[in-house]
Amino acid sequence: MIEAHDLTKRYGSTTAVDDISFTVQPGRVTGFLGPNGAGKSTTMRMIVALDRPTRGSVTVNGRPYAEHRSPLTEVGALLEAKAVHTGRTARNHLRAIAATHGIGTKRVDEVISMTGLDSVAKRRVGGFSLGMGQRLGIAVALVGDPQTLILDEPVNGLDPEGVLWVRNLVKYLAATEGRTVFLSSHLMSEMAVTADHLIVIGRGRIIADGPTDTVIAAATRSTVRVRSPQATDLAARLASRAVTVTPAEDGLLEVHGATSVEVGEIAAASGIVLHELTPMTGSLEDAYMSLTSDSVEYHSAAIPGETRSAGSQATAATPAATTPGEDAR
Ligand SMILES: Nc1ncnc2c1ncn2[C@@H]1O[C@H](COP(=O)(O)OP(=O)(O)OP(=O)(O)O)[C@@H](O)[C@H]1O
Repeated sequence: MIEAHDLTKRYGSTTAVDDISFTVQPGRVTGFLGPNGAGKSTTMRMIVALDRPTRGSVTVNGRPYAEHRSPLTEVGALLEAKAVHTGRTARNHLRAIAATHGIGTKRVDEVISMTGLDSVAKRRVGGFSLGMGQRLGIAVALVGDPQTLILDEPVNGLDPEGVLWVRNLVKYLAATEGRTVFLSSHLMSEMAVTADHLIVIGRGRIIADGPTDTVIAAATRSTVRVRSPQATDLAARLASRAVTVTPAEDGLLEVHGATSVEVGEIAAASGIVLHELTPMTGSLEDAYMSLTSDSVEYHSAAIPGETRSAGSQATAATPAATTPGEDAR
């Protein structure tokens, strides 16, 4: 578990991290999102004592990182998004790190296999591609078999197979093995299917902290698509309930202000036949754009005709889950 209290980091006149408090729980993947310069890497560096907080504190598994007798077996971190430039082979690089922490070569061979580096383990790291370097960085993070993992942009530079591998690996480490996984990424579509929980940061401050579904639902407009051969009748009944009904194509209505459960029940109570009942929520990209619109430091120029978000998507027919005390802020 990672616990940050009033964490602040200033570099001269720049406040990179501004009085944030959060908890990263074990057993789930927590995504860390925010625009460029929001303070993600600085926060991650402070967790592993590579940067000293100006104010506040952060602990990993109950203690400050530096107070752990064997930090590498408590927390593994991937913080550099590039390959380690060294003349050592990947296996020797891992063995050297393992040796300084009393970790045996058996574990080195295990992580080489786990990260798909078997065929290149005897190659010099200096010649690694970005993707191979990322895999090696993840192998370094895993070598101490730590309870907590911190991965800054782990899918950066990976091909689609590698991206899928990281997704499945972190889900397995969190859900099956109960580890704490804290990872950042700018790939919203990937984060949406990987993270159970999100912490969104902008200009050093927390903008949202909650289960992924809740964060998305709170920051986007939910709609229900309902198709019926009695659409006119249904629209009239829904309109009397203070919901907004927009007729789309023939027989299709888009309903705002009511859940799919409510729409279904209103239809059933009136004996109206439904051919489709689909709850639609915005995407994580929509939610992210809306949440961070005031926090983006580096704005890009709009491209004529550009659509800035991916639009709504169908969701499972259950309302977004909420966890007490974890409402999106
Ligand atoms: N060593 C440093 N010295 C001075 N300023 C720094 C230093 N490290 C980070 N900063 C500044 O702190 C702010 C937060 O940077 P940080 O790298 O933590 O953001 P980030 O969210 O990780 O961004 P990105 O998504 O671009 O990686 C930025 O304004 C950055 O310029």
